[in-house]
Parts: sequence; C-alpha cells; structure tokens
Amino acid sequence: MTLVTDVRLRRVLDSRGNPTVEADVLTEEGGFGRAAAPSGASTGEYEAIELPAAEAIAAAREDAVPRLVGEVHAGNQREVDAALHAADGTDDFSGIGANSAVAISMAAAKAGASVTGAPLYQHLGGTFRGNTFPVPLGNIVGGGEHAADATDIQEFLAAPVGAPSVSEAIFANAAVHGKVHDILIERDEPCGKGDEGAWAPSIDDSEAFEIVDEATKAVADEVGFEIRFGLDVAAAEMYDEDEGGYVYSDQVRSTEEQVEYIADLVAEYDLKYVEDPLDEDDYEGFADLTEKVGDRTLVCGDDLFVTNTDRLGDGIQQGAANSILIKPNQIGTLSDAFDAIELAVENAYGHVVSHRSGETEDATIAHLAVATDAPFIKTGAVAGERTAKLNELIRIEDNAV
Ligand SMILES: O=C(O)[C@@H](CO)OP(=O)(O)O
Ligand SMILES: [Mg+2]
Repeated sequence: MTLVTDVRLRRVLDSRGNPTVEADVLTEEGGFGRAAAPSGASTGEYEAIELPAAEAIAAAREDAVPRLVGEVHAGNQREVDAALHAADGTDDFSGIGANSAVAISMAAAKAGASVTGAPLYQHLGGTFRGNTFPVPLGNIVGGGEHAADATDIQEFLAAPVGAPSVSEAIFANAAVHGKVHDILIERDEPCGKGDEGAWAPSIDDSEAFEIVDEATKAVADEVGFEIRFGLDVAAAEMYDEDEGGYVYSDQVRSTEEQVEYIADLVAEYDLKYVEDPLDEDDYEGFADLTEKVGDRTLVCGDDLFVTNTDRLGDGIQQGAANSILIKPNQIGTLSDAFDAIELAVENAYGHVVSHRSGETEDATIAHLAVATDAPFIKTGAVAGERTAKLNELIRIEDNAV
C-alpha cells in the first residue's frame, strides 16, 4: 500500500538563507510526504556529515533513489532507513549526506502517515500518543555561534514547567521573549536577534542572567504558573585546550572551575536545564557535574551524544548527563533517532527533541516529540521557522492535524 513510487529532491532556503535539501516521497495509493533538512552552526564534531545541498542531492539521486523507488514501503520506516544506510555505505552519511538522508527519512514517514490517514505523531508513536505534551524550551537571549558580539553562553531558555497546557506554555515563552525586550529597552540596550530569534544584546552573561531571571519571574506572576529557565552553554565552542580551558570574554575557566561555575549557576538561579555545560569529549566532567546537580536539574548532552547510541551508551556507563538532545539530522534517520530515544528511556535518561539553528517550515520534530512522549522540546520562542513547530504542537493539542 505504501510502496514508494517516486522520490523528488530539490534545494530550498533555510532560515539563514542557505540552500538545504527538501524531499518529496510519493507512494502507491496517492501517499505523499514532504520534509526538509535543518542545519546547525554549533555542530558537534561527531555528528553525521552534512554535504553541500547540491552535492547531497546529486549523490542521493544516484545512490539512494534507485534503492527506494519500487523497492521499499514508506509505511515501514526501518526498511526505508536501512535502504538509506545501504545506499550511503559509510558510518557517518558522508556518502549521500545526512541532509539528504534525514529529509528523505522524514518525508517517507509523512508519506506513510498520509496513506493510513493517521496524524504523523500517531503513525510514529501509536494510538496511545497525543495526550501528553513536551514542555517547550524557548530561546530568549543568546549569543555564542548564533550571534556576534552577544553573550558567551549560546542560549538562555525559558522553561514554563508549570503550564497547564502546551499552548499556554508556548504563549508564556513568547511573553518572556517580549518582556526581555521591554527590559532591554529600559536599560538602553537596543539589539537585534540571533539565528533562532532570541535577543542578541551586547551584554555579558551575568547581565543576561539578571534580565532573564527578572523576565521569567514577571511573566510567571502574570500567568500564574511556574516558569524556570535553563541554558545551552554550547561549551565545546568555548573549549580551547591550548588556552587552558573554557574561554569566556573576561576569563578562562579550567574544567574544575567550569563545573563549579555551572553548579553555582544551577543553585543561584534554580536552573531547570543545562545543555552542553562541558566539552564534547569530556564525559568525566559531565559525570562530575551530574553527580553534583543531577538530582535538581537536567544535564543534557547535545554535542556530547549527537543522537548517537554508541556515545549515549558510553555516557550512561559513566553517569555523564541525565538527558540527551535528539536532533534527527545529527544521526541521519528517524530510525536512528528512535533508537537513541529508546536507549535513553530504558536508562531513565530524559530526551529533549530539538531544532537546529538553521531551520525550515518543516514541523516533523513537533510530531516526533509527541510520538515519543518527550518531556521537553527545544524549538525556539518566536520566528516563523520556530513557530512552525510551536503552532503544530498547538494544532496537535487541538486535534487539528
Ligand atoms: O546547539 C544547539 O543546541 C543548536 C540548536 O539550538 O544549535 P545548532 O543547530 O547551531 O547546533
Ligand atoms: Mg546545543
């Protein structure tokens, strides 16, 4: 019923204005799915390889499309993703590009869903999904690789943990984003936005903590539920062995100092979430910090784990982090992302489904989060390519997909 009859690939724009891969998958019975690959800026060293879009498309047309058309069923995700791996022939998707792979993998899932008539989250997660929703982590202020002359820490993320519904959580994050703008104007700190729509003022991290703390508290008072906040430190981008550790604008912190610094921030601001607080090779540092603060906050591995079951397995063994960021394009297929989620869940690690800094209107990750009962989703607070996912969550909640 879902035999693939055609796969079409094209270059489209991502939110940074770069070309990315869009895939259409067509099946018997008129099934159709379309999806596009996102793209990172603070990419992890161990991620699957993204090729230039034109190159990825040419390679996929040559090697993958013949293994898909007339050969696999879009409704059988493992069959589709195994064909992508076989076509690629490497262990990091450097053959056809993780961007071609993930676009085809997600488009096939949508095509499979369209034939059965089920919403994508239900096709992926089964009939018992759709009643629980992730807490959206909303990027409010940021810098790092996502904006020049802004904070050292890449993302300050609102976490509306007490929201009674996902839509109220989403609107609360937008309100925090608006409140931060008001405070910045009061402080005479006019600014633009970074790649994900977060404010990117030329302030230091300590001022950003003050402002985000004030804004989350003010909005929590207005809406009447708890809003905490968290960070993506993206520490691998700061780490420089030759400099002796983590290079901030005003100082260099050794690994021990970095662990202490983050633990102090968790205590002082009651942080709900800390992503990539240490370098992507430092399992030990992650384990130290998790030991110190893991009972009160989520310590999340993004560049550390890169949605990869081998790296997550190592982390579980060493007690490094207590949650994993899930980015399908880091690993190349939905099947691989599901494997990482299953391993995490089996080991009581939380999973946080995530966008990339370069995004499209594609809303697959909203469905992936609901399908897997993810406790959190990180997909921005404002900006069209971010609201595409947030508004899809609102529609899923409203049974309108
Ligand atoms: O570090 C991150 O978590 C992501 C998304 O916020 O950024 P990028 O896509 O640039 O890796
Ligand atoms: Mg990150």
